[in-house]
Amino acid sequence: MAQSILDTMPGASTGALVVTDHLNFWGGKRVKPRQEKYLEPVFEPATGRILCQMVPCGAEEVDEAIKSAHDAYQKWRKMSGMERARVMLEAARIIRERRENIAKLEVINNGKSITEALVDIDVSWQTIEYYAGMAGTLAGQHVQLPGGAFAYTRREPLGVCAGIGAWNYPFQIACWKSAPALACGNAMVFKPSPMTPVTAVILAEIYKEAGVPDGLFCVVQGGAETGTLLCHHPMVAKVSFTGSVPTGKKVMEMSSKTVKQVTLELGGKSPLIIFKDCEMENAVKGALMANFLTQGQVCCNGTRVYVQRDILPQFLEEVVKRTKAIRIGDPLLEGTRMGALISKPQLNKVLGYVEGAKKQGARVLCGGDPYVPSDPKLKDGYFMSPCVLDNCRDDMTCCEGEIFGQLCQCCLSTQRRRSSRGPTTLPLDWPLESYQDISRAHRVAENLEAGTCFINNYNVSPVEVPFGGFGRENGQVDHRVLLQLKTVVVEMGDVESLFEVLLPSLHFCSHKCE
Ligand SMILES: NC(=O)c1ccc[n+]([C@@H]2O[C@H](COP(=O)([O-])OP(=O)(O)OC[C@H]3O[C@@H](n4cnc5c(N)ncnc54)[C@H](O)[C@@H]3O)[C@@H](O)[C@H]2O)c1
Ligand SMILES: C[N+](C)(C)CCCC=O
Repeated sequence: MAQSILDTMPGASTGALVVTDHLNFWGGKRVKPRQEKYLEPVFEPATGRILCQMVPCGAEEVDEAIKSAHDAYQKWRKMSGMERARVMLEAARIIRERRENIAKLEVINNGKSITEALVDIDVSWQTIEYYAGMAGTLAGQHVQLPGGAFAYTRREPLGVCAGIGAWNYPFQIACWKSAPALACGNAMVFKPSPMTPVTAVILAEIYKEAGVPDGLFCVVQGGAETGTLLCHHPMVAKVSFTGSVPTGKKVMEMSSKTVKQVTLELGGKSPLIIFKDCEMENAVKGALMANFLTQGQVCCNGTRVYVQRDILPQFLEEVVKRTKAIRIGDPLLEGTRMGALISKPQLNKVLGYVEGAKKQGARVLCGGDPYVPSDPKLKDGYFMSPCVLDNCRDDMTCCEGEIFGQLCQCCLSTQRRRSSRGPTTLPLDWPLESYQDISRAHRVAENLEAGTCFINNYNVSPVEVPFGGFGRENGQVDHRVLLQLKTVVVEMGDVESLFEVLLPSLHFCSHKCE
């Protein structure tokens, strides 16, 4: 079935695709929704057209998916790490082979440019490849005890993990969550955002084609209610969540009822600091990378840009020139560098922040308006011209919360918050543009309370390094929270019981001193 969508992709153009395939997946196949009462339209952001209908899964369907995942888990957990690795490497290979078609589908559902979507898909297969490499290395410990006794630890999977994703990196988030989970021997039931339901099921089909047991990676569609069902289900051992801080808090609370492990990847409001000894060309490029990827809808974007006074005019001139030159339009065209925001409400929200900032004294240096591309099929798309604001201060609403839009707020560095500490639930990612004084950059990085610091770059997150501000994904840390230790203590002699009649040679100390 999924092949049928992907097969239509080579010639895909914006405004032409309608997805009618079922979007749930468990038991090794796409599953028709039980009822079609609560359909939710899913839009193509570039045209505002309905792309498909999302039908949320109810309690019975979630239960069925989880049981199917649990059956698959019983087989998968018995396989050696190397056996699992082989299957995962095959999945990575298939994604690599189909990267262009998957990227096109992602663009049509999400609105980001094809240039960016291709990077996302490449990061996705690299993630699976990386964790495949790790699968064979997971090992326990052997501990020698007195009298020939010994203990060993086994690193065992947790069981069925639930993945709950956001809409800004739909396929990549599904891979970031599933790859380490599967490498460790777990199964996963994944719920994508109701706004981007289309590509997670492609991943499910690819895993199946690569050879995972039927049910190992399941997809259930839905919004808050379906997510709640996953968080409450007694057979789910762990919830890995990506989304907003308010939802993350609810996920943590619900999961605590059945004592599930939780990983939270949340939103934030990160700053970008530009020192006067920076290399201006790189500082400007870094600021664009920090603000405008995925139309600014990135959790770690450096939207509050603090620039030292001496270089502020030059920086603003350059950043405005480059921002004005960003090509906005049909996200499937190769030359496009900025597509459409995810939804009409999101567009209105971002435009509202621009208006609010103006009222509070910010100066719009460019952009911040709805944008209507010349192509008539894009006239109802959710486009906005990327915006640079000057004169921003920390007490302005636009500098406070996460906006999730292409809105770069420039402040004089003297406006920098006295304390760099933010709420600990937020990923605070501080890039430091300090080309010449690299020792200062490290000194500042050391003293910031942040999950990730970028020095002389922004928004680069290779799979080999941990990413996040509260929970962490990727690198050599993620898999540890997807495994549990079992300690096995082995006696090689007779049992010394406390309840026997005292014998002269009985010792209960840890050393058997003969
Ligand atoms: N840290 C990261 O790696 C990262 C990556 C991408 C996005 N984000 C964050 O995600 C947010 C944007 O995504 P969003 O608007 O989809 O976030 P959201 O919190 O609205 O939704 C995230 C997911 O949670 C589900 N959900 C909603 N209510 C739920 C509930 N009560 N119980 C269980 N699940 C529920 C949604 O259906 C969706 O799948 C931003 O704040 C962004 O910063 C973080
Ligand atoms: C790949 N990026 C650009 C670091 C984004 C990760 C996901 C955050 O929204």
